[in-house]
Amino acid sequence: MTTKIVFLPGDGVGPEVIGAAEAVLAKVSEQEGFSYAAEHHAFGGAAIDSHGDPFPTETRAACLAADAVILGAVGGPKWAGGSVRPEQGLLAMRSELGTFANLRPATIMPGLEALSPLRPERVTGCDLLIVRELTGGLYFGDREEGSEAALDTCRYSRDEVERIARIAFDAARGRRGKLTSVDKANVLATSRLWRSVVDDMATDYPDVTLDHMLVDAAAMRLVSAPTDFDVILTENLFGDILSDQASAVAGSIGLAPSASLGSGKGGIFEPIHGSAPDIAGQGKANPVGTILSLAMALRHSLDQEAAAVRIETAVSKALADGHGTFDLGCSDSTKEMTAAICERL
Ligand SMILES: NC(=O)C1=CN([C@@H]2O[C@H](COP(=O)(O)OP(=O)(O)OC[C@H]3O[C@@H](n4cnc5c(N)ncnc54)[C@H](O)[C@@H]3O)[C@@H](O)[C@H]2O)C=CC1
Ligand SMILES: CC(C)CC(=O)C(=O)O
Ligand SMILES: [Mg+2]
Repeated sequence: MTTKIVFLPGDGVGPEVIGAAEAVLAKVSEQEGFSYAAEHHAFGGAAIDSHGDPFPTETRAACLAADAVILGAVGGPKWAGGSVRPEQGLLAMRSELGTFANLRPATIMPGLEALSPLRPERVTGCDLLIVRELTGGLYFGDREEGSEAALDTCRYSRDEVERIARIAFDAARGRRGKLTSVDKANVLATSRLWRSVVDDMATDYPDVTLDHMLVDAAAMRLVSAPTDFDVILTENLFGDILSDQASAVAGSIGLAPSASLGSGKGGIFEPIHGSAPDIAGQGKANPVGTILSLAMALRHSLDQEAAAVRIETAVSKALADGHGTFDLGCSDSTKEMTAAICERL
């Protein structure tokens, strides 16, 4: 059966970085000798404009049938005040595809230590993985909207915590064997449930060293001692915030990829950044986060480990050779950076 890849360019810099990933996929598939069928569908603000819906029925059907979904980004000022927002489409997609596990690595690539806002010796060796719960918590709780008062609710069940914690324990087992579960158990009931479920599961993983950290202290530790972390397990909102922070520690948000996985084989693969309206249309967005997200798709959903490694190696080489976009203090355009990576595949 032909591998089916759905591209959702979305808004802002989304189409620019998706174009980069497509160029890399075209070349790497030729080199590794596999074929695929690519589809493009409307999503986010662009889909509100074309269909009046950020996650149209035909996009939903294509995503449900896909082996992997590669997403650019959604959102922007044009839709921010509207009654339907692009970000609602993203949340609906994550929920309907059941992608509860969001993997967000933050690794300092060789030669990029000096780009971190931290001192190079502090960031050298930083190699951490944030395992973020993606379909529960505050982003999915009941909401009441009002001009005088508003309400967002946070709910987690034991099952939801167990399934994401299992992913994190397994990931730690395959890495350096250290798991830090991040919560706010000194205040939140959901965090106290989270902590007790994770503690219960620790007995199944005697080879993993587990510690718990409050999210405010974790934010501090992430900048004062990022190399202390191996795998960070946390809930939806905390993971969203900490992963942007970790990406800056590792050089730039433009470099950071993610994989959103569920119980099946497919997944959603997207850079962690948003639509970057401040630089959209200028051809200067960093494509690396999206290209590395493609590598994660090839590894996790498409059974193409060799192609994933080929891409990761080419990205490393391009950066080590001094290529980079403006956010890395370099002058390559999105297209030039993509070409530099393609040449090194
Ligand atoms: N997964 C998604 O689709 C996400 C969508 N958003 C949406 O994106 C819109 C803009 O949000 P912001 O808070 O501005 O976050 P953002 O991540 O789009 O941008 C934050 C900063 O990072 C820079 N940046 C982002 N991507 C970059 C890249 N590839 N290369 C170089 N620099 C890059 C931007 O120029 C900006 O200065 C909002 O509507 C937000 O809701 C935000 C995060 C994730
Ligand atoms: C746009 C939000 C719904 C999500 C977000 O910021 C993220 O997943 O990084
Ligand atoms: Mg985010």
